[in-house]
Amino acid sequence: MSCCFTSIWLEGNIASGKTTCLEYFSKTSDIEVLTEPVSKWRNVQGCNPLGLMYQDPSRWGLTLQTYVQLTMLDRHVLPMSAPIRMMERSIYSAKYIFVENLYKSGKMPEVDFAVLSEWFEWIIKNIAIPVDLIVYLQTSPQTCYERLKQRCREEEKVIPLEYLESIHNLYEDWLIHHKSFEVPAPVLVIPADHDLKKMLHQYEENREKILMAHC
Ligand SMILES: Nc1ncnc2c1ncn2[C@@H]1O[C@H](COP(=O)(O)OP(=O)(O)O)[C@@H](O)[C@H]1O
Ligand SMILES: Nc1ccn([C@H]2C[C@H](O)[C@@H](COP(=O)(O)O)O2)c(=O)n1
Repeated sequence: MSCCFTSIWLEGNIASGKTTCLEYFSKTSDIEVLTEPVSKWRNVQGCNPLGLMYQDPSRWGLTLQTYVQLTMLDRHVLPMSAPIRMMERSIYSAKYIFVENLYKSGKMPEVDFAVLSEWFEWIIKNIAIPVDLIVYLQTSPQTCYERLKQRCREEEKVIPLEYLESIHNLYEDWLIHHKSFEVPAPVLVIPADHDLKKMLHQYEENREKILMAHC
């Protein structure tokens, strides 16, 4: 990243509290927050690829993940409007966690995985995607399951605990155990099973580390 700008990715399981965390930091001047474009994934020209993927992952996984890849790339290349950018997830976790999960669980055909992989490799080779720090909200799958039910997003009602366990294991292998894929920046782990009050306290405790990521 250039000397004037800092780029931070906020990573974590589904319903781990990423949006809530970003909402908190969005009140800080000098920070620009980019949430995941979930509304686009639920409505592209009147179609709902997120809902279709949960109904029939083998048929619609490629469709959703192609669109996720495009919309995340669009986020990554947006010119920065503040010295610090905090962005929800990344094109890397889209590939290393969600595409990987579909493929490994047998729900994405090999040819779909190959096409997405070639696209991903081309993108990271040819387009600069800067990152200075990855903040990982580390939760238990059970916590996410409870928060997911509480949030009650229509498309996600079919998600079983086992799905969140798979996503959790892929995140842990990537960001904690360094067992799967390249990690493109240092990782700050924030335990995130706590209630909101304690989480806000932890965000304060980590504020300096996050804001000074580039130094
Ligand atoms: N620390 C917390 N304790 C309890 N509930 C939380 C906490 N953080 C977030 N939530 C709630 O859990 C749900 C998922 O949080 P959200 O921030 O949308 O997660 P994500 O963006 O990671 O999917 C929301 O209903 C939110 O209000
Ligand atoms: N590459 C991706 C990214 C996200 N999703 C799904 C998972 C959730 O249902 C939804 C948004 O995630 P959240 O911000 O709530 O953690 O999108 C996916 O399938 N593939």
